[in-house]
Amino acid sequence: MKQVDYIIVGAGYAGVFFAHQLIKEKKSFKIFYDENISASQISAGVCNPVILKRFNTFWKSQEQIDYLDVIFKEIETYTSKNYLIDENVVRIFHNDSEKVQWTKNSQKEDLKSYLNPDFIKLESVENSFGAGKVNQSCRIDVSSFFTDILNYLEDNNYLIKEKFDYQLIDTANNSYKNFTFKNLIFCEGIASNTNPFFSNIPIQPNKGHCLKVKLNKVPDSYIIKKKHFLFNLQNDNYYYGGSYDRFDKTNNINDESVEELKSALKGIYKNDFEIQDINVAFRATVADRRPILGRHQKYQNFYIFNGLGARGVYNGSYFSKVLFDFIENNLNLESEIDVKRFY
Ligand SMILES: Cc1cc2nc3c(=O)[nH]c(=O)nc-3n(C[C@H](O)[C@H](O)[C@H](O)COP(=O)(O)OP(=O)(O)OC[C@H]3O[C@@H](n4cnc5c(N)ncnc54)[C@H](O)[C@@H]3O)c2cc1C
Repeated sequence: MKQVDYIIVGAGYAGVFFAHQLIKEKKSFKIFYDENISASQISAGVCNPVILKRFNTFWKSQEQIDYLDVIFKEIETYTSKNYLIDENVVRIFHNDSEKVQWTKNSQKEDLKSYLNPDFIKLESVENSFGAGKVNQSCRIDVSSFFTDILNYLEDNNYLIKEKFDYQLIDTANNSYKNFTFKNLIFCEGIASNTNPFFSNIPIQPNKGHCLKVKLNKVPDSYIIKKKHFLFNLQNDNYYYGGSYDRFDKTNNINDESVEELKSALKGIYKNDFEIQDINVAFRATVADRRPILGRHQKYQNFYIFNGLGARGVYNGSYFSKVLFDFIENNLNLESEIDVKRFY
């Protein structure tokens, strides 16, 4: 038997950001990854402090923005790469009343550092009412981030590429196969609905499609948003997505969602484009739109870290430290995020 401080199940944003906290604090651990392409890996990686429907912000947005710089600098110390891309979100207005709303909200105390009051005109896409820029927004290089971090975890003997089997946990001895552990952290996204220890926690799958498209005319170098995000990946390849669907629970590509994305893209981009790739995965969402962290009712060293919703990067990075401090430093979990709210 090999003794480790932690076992983590799942290697999306929740799992790898928590793994980072363990690397930083020199804890021993293993992270299980079943090699399925996760929502995290197909995500746009956009970090945007503004809810772009109503031009509002959300709980702890500034703390999350500030922590993003800290955590990515820490990760850079061992992957030697900066994954933060300094590109702002610009929201195309649908009509004049949205511009009025933006201006009004840009004067509010909690929004004035985000909503840039000077409108911009984009060159490459339809934006007859102009667009507003979200200050402090950015995105991460999702593909390099997961490639590098998974390689790092594998090279340093942390990563176990296999499906974690709940039936093999020996709860009496805190062991799993040939490991004994102090703490077990479940970060499985929507697969937590099949986890016998946390299956009663109401995680709702929300299916998202996104496209990789080749554009024949280069758009402005922003994260352009009307209904979905459009931004450059590499050369003439662009990301476009993602869709939201609460009802379709199948894993396959849904033609209707792809059509919805194509027609929305055609609505703003009047040149030809070619679809190179279609990806699909499920966001793990919660009705109260707050992540879920905390301790199992009975097994005091079993924890959940889930419900990151549409904000995997902000929630995953910021709350990985909150969870670590709760477990190791006895800091309180705020009731808004504590899994206890479902007990
Ligand atoms: C199309 C799309 C676009 C998005 N865009 C953005 C965006 O721009 N910005 C943003 O912040 N967020 C975005 N999101 C949301 C973000 O992707 C999610 O919040 C995030 O992926 C949740 O991370 P997670 O680690 O909780 O779950 P997941 O990403 O689902 O990861 C769970 C992992 O656990 C593994 N796993 C599950 N069960 C087991 C088991 N038994 N054994 C081993 N491994 C297991 C899975 O294979 C997976 O790797 C987007 C999502 C989608 C679908």
